[in-house]
Amino acid sequence: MTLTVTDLAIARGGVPVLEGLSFTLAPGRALILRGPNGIGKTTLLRTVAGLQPPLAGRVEGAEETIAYAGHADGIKPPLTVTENLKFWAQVFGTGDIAPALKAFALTDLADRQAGNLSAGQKRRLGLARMLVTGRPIWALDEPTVSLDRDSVAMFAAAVRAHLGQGGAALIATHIDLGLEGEVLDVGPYKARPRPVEDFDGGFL
Ligand SMILES: Nc1ncnc2c1ncn2[C@@H]1O[C@H](COP(=O)(O)OP(=O)(O)OP(=O)(O)O)[C@@H](O)[C@H]1O
Repeated sequence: MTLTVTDLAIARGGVPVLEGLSFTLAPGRALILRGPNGIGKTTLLRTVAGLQPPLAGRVEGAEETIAYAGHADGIKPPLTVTENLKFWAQVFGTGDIAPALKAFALTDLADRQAGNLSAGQKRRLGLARMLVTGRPIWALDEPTVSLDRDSVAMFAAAVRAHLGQGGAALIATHIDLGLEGEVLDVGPYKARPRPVEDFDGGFL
């Protein structure tokens, strides 16, 4: 399933941030989102993932196909690592969590309470969640925050394997993950400021 974004305009907190964005993301491909802090990468990912509506334009091919990992890890602190992954496997109707544990070196931590993991371990668990969703398109927002160099390589390998199986990934990141993928700089799509409404003029 190809994700197709056409002439998209998006806003955060009622303020337009990006406009006129179009791109496609085909199976087996990665698209890296770049742009300065605050430009709207998170807002774009949230919109594509269906967490907020666009101001204008269309997102096609995203329904039931996207798994989103935002800044929060989405883990349940009182549950163990295994219980967290089983929870998500149940939510998404998938089964085996062993590949996710292995891909993110969580096997030795399987019985640990998630709330007691280190920041990087929590992040690995949050990313392992992507694997158990069984969804073909991963939308990832700054996925490498808190990860050490080995864990970044582990994550990149998981993405590569996902792409190799016909999956796709849309990734907002400031670092070079060493992935072969296209880069989309969203800077040029910054929304133009709207003219201030002529409030006083309405009374004249
Ligand atoms: N909850 C919110 N309410 C109102 N405005 C917000 C909210 N969250 C973010 N914004 C604003 O929306 C704009 C776009 O933010 P967004 O998080 O999408 O940027 P970003 O490109 O992902 O930034 P970064 O690289 O720092 O993660 C910014 O100006 C930001 O201050």
